[in-house]
Amino acid sequence: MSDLHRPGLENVIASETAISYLDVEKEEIVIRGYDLIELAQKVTYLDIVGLLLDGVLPTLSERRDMEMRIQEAYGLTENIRSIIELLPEQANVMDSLRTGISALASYEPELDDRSQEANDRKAIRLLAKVPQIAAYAYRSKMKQPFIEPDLDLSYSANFLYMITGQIPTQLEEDIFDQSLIVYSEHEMPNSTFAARVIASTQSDLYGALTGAVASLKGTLHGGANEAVMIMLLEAGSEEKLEEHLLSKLRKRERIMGFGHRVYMNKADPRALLMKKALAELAIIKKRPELYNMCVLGEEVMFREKNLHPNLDYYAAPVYYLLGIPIDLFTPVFFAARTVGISAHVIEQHNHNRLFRPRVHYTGPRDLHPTVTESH
Ligand SMILES: CC(=O)SCCNC(=O)CCNC(=O)[C@H](O)C(C)(C)COP(=O)(O)OP(=O)(O)OC[C@H]1O[C@@H](n2cnc3c(N)ncnc32)[C@H](O)[C@@H]1OP(=O)(O)O
Ligand SMILES: O=C([O-])CC(=O)C(=O)O
Repeated sequence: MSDLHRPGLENVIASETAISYLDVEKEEIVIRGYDLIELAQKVTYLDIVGLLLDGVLPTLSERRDMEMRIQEAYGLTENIRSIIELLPEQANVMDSLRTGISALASYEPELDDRSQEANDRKAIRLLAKVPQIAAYAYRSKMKQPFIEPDLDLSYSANFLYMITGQIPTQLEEDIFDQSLIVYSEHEMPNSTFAARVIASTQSDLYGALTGAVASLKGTLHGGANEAVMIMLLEAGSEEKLEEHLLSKLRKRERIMGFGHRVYMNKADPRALLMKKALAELAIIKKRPELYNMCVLGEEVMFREKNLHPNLDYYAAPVYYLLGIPIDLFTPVFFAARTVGISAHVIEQHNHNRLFRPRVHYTGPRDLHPTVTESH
């Protein structure tokens, strides 16, 4: 048994999947046969939704139909709003999102129908509700009025609008849409694995997503994008960044936004795409120093640790320049990933095998209870 023990399940093949694959050698993130980076440059987030859920890229009319179904599902009932409002002001938005998705389950008419069709319908409903819950939770925490969806805007533009209250420019919309695409699916990260483990007991999509939010919140995973921005702001300037990083490394602290379990010492292709987006945005927003600072951080980390940036490193300053509050960086990541995780839960339900691994036991044996006065 112990020969099979791989801490952190590193390189263990946990599932068969037709959804996605990280081909590290070819530096390609395969999404149902396509390269994610090429998709991000050529199609929209809603095309990716169709691709992930249906297995093929939608036609224009199929995409319009999907958009309409999402729009029909917009709306948070008073019950859901009150549940979120009851949470204390200091609640992390990811915790509110977790609570919101969990509460939604009780109002879902098809909760325990695990057929492909019902699961698809639920995923579409969640694609409407998750961004709304995230925006609502943040605005409610900040005592700001909620912004109702604007159905004249595209899915991504509307998501950004519900967060910032500003109708984005075309460039802002395109960059945000691209970020949602690169966050949409990534094979078997911890959150997707957590969701598949939950789904493998025949539990429901909402439960699986609730577990996945908790997983994605952690700073070794999705929570890193918020931590990156906090670190950049703490460092304050390009001049101070190098010493800031070196002092953290001297204390053996991890630098958020660097390293990756699968890419190891190779670049994360998604980070490179977001780096380009940051370069463009930094000029438009007249913040070239933020781009320069990030590039310097990348150079220092490569020189000191041979580590490359992951997606979170460059997505963080991109979100910052798009006017997204830091507390919403990880919820936005989760909202984008909702479709990828849903596709995995659907696949798990369709080809299920209960996850139930074993352990390498290191505790004592052959003890026998005796009753004593004290230990
Ligand atoms: C979109 C995403 O979710 S991507 C992930 C986002 N998370 C982060 O950016 C958090 C920072 N990064 C990390 O903590 C790690 O790189 C992880 C968790 C992503 C991957 O970690 P693992 O595969 O477990 O790598 P592991 O912990 O074995 O690291 C190998 C070595 O690199 C070091 N290392 C890895 N990442 C970092 C980092 N970000 N900063 C400093 N050192 C690091 C480790 O300390 C270790 O060094 P050692 O051998 O001297 O002890
Ligand atoms: O793949 C991983 O382990 C983490 C990651 O980059 C993601 O979820 O996008």
